[in-house]
Amino acid sequence: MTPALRARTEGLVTAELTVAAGEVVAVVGPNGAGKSTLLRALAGLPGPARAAVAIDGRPVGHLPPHARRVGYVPQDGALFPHLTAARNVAYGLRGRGGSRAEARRTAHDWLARLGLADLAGRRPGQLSGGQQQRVALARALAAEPRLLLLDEPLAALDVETRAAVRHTLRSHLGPYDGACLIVTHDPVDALSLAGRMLVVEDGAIAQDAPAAEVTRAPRSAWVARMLGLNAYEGVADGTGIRIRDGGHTLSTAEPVPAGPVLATVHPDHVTLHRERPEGSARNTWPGTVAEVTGTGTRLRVTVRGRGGPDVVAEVTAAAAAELGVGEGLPVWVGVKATGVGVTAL
Ligand SMILES: Nc1ncnc2c1ncn2[C@@H]1O[C@H](COP(=O)(O)OP(=O)(O)OP(=O)(O)O)[C@@H](O)[C@H]1O
Repeated sequence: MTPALRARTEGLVTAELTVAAGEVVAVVGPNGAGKSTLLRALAGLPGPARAAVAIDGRPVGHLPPHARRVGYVPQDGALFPHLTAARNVAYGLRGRGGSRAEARRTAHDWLARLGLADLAGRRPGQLSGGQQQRVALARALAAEPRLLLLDEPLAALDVETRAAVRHTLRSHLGPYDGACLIVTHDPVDALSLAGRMLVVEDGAIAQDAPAAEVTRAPRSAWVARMLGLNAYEGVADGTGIRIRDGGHTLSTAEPVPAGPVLATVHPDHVTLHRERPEGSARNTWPGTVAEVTGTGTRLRVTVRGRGGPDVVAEVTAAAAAELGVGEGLPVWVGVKATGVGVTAL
């Protein structure tokens, strides 16, 4: 089947990308990695990268952005402040032909679908951040794009609005049959909205795989940490892994073929102790508690390692209370060899 999107970019971001119709791809990566640049290049907007793009098999490089059937929602939504919500959405229909009355009807229809029927006459300044975001989404979707590009659509929202807009987005992306790319920094957004993750680092694709595979075997320390794991780049030497930063060694349960690797440790697999632990943990080292975060029944404890790497442990509130965990507390860290995940790089 013809993919909805086939693209090759050059310049600040070099990437080759094929996205199937109906596929939602989360674009993740550190600040400044080139995620927005990638989206802008795909949309045909000016920037430090250019893209050769085919949509539904048809090259669109010669077409201006509005004629490409691309819906692009930048980080700030970019609504026109002097136009009402309805006219903002109708504006997105420009270039599709049809009468103004039709455009108005379609705009109202989309605003209603996104729960904004009553607010159609308001200007962006009279709407909350979440409402503005939904108007921007309505404007993009109303034009029935074959490629939908969303740059951090939920980033500016507070936690509650975020959950509501995420839900709206999910319900509209489900039946959407074009290609969709969503830039996000949030693992919840990435995993709940997208089936595939594109990890961008330093202007190149570090990993492009189903989300489940990226969570199971992340290929970059950045994405592993985004997913909440401890991550260490290093070199396997047959018996263990020598970590690049600090030169410490982690023992693994199985011998790992020699070569560069990414070692990951789930915070659940890290135990904290007052004394050096006896028993089954093959990896033990001392450290000092640097930070305690989280609330409720589980806490995340960051330990600065001495003789071993820095590590985050997730412990129950009860265990934390028993240890007397607090910043500055000297502790021993334990990680079983079976708790060390390894991805060859
Ligand atoms: N027009 C431009 N000319 C030259 N460099 C640019 C231009 N626009 C952006 N950059 C630089 O390109 C790099 C990538 O920027 P980009 O906004 O694509 O990153 P990003 O991954 O989206 O980051 P963030 O997560 O912070 O939004 C940055 O270092 C940025 O300063």
